[in-house]
Amino acid sequence: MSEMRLVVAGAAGHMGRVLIRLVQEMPGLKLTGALEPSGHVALGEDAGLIAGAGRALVQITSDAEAALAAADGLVDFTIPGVSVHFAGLAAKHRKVHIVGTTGFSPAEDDAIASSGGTATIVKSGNFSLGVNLLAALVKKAAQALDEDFDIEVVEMHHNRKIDAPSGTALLLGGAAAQGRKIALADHSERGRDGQTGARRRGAIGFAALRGGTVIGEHTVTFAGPTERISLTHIAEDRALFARGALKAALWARNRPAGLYSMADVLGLSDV
Ligand SMILES: NC(=O)C1=CN([C@@H]2O[C@H](COP(=O)(O)OP(=O)(O)OC[C@H]3O[C@@H](n4cnc5c(N)ncnc54)[C@H](OP(=O)(O)O)[C@@H]3O)[C@@H](O)[C@H]2O)C=CC1
Ligand SMILES: O=C(O)C1=N[C@H](C(=O)O)C[C@H](O)C1
Repeated sequence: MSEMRLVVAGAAGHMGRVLIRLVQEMPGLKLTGALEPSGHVALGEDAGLIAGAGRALVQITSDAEAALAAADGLVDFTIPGVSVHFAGLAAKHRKVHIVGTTGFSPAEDDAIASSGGTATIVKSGNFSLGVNLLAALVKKAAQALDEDFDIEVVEMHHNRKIDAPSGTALLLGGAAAQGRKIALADHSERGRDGQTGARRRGAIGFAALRGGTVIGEHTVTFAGPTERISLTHIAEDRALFARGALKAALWARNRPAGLYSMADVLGLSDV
């Protein structure tokens, strides 16, 4: 089969640079486009050189539609409004769209889901194997432990992160809610401060720490009467997420249009 032609959005960003390096290294993939918004300082630069890898002979452009039309798919770790726009373009051109961006509003989530009518979208708050396996374990634990066990999700990230709770924390909270057969939206407790009152029985709590250069740490704790179980994932390198996202792109190629998760890619959705 021919190489899959990929565009990387947010090419000069933290994830974008790692993705560009790995697209060049991974067999079966070819970098054909690299995007940053109009006015960005990196426009016109060689994407490979910006990534600190070899010259890619792909100039960073702001023309997303032209880049996507000439490719098989787009890998997108940017910001929510931009990802919604790109999902619309992927739908128009019937392409693969890998969405790593986090921090979507419910309306933005819905907009991306509807683009899955004609685009093949894989969207996940975390593209690592470890976190998706952890989510399956959290679901099982939540099934086994009743509401005597309070569920709390604690995450820590670098000081540049602009959304909270993290996409991963929400994914893990969602897995706990699934295990309990409840809707996360009706049971989540976020941003506690001041006279909060006692914890609601059956709530799923979230706490976010920010500081330094932490790549991503998540712990789900089941706190019961006189005992606690904690399940933790620590990401040590952004390449973990980038490799997962590129694996998802190859998986999505030639799949029917739809909205898929990383658990689908890893065969973990029924666990
Ligand atoms: N799902 C997962 O596994 C992971 C998800 N993430 C998520 O990915 C996102 C990005 O993270 P990170 O790389 O650290 O952030 P960065 O801010 O380093 O990178 C984002 C990049 O997107 C660019 N961008 C903004 N608008 C556009 C546009 N219209 N077209 C093209 N590019 C655009 C930004 O440009 P500018 O310089 O102008 O801001 C920036 O270069 C976050 O939401 C984060 O939570 C991160 C890691 C793993
Ligand atoms: O912003 C980040 O850096 C990360 N974002 C994702 C999230 O919101 O969970 C994934 C990872 O933890 C890194």
